[in-house]
Amino acid sequence: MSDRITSWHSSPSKPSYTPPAGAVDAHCHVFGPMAQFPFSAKAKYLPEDAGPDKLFALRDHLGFAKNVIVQASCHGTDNSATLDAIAKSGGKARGVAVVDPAISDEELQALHDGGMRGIRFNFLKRLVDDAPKDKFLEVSRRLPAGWHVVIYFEADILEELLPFMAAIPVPLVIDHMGRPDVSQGPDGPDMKAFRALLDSRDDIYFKPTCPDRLDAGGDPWNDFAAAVAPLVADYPDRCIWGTDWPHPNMQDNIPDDGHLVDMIPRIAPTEELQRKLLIDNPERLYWAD
Ligand SMILES: O=C(O)c1cc(C(=O)O)oc(=O)c1
Repeated sequence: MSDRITSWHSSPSKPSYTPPAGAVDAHCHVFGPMAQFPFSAKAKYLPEDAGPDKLFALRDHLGFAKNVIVQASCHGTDNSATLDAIAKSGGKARGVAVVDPAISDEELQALHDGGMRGIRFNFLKRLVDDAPKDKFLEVSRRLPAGWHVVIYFEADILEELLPFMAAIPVPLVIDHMGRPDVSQGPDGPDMKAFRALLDSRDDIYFKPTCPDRLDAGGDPWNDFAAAVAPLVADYPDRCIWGTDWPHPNMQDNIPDDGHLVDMIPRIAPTEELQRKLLIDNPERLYWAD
């Protein structure tokens, strides 16, 4: 792999919207720093360093109190960079790990002690070489108490994944709503299929995130707002929100993080919805203990 890429805004604007005190950015990542935490040999992109100092400065700039750091695919199953960032946060970050499914129970417990509260299964072919459902199911059956599974998939494989998701014995969190085509609107086939998934179990959460990835119309992402606001309104206890900083793979269409924060009141217009989305729901998943 050749040049390292920068996928984040160098000076994001200050959002107009002020998150409530205690708000959690519940989907973000760290990259490296590479000299200390090399990227995986299987990484599909090679980013510039985006370490904890930058992440915590952004957190403060945007008006958030805490982070949930999701292990990025470029670090493979070595969670050292994410654990380092959690350790440096002074209790203000928790994480989601990516593991080799053969991981031992002792190693899972060590991840718990380091602040992890879930594992991520990534089904995007452009990000990972394989996604062995049988092995994923096996490890999902022996997670530490209180953990959940985060799944990242695209809308076209939702149906195929239904039996797999139904068999997972812990709560599920779906990254970026399983990437629906938001141009179909709130009642389009992708949103209908996603609602059917949410209706199949009452412990499936979702992230109404990444307008920059999902709305080809671009900032201010009006299709995203129209398609997603009804979902948040109808499932207010099941959504958590995040910036997705440093926006892996978005180097050609880098979003302004301040504008991303300004999407929050458009998809969660009341104070009550905002409190659930930004505080109550992520606290339940990540800071229950
Ligand atoms: O769509 C993506 O490219 C993407 C990649 C990663 C990752 O590399 O972990 O995480 C995300 O949340 C989204």
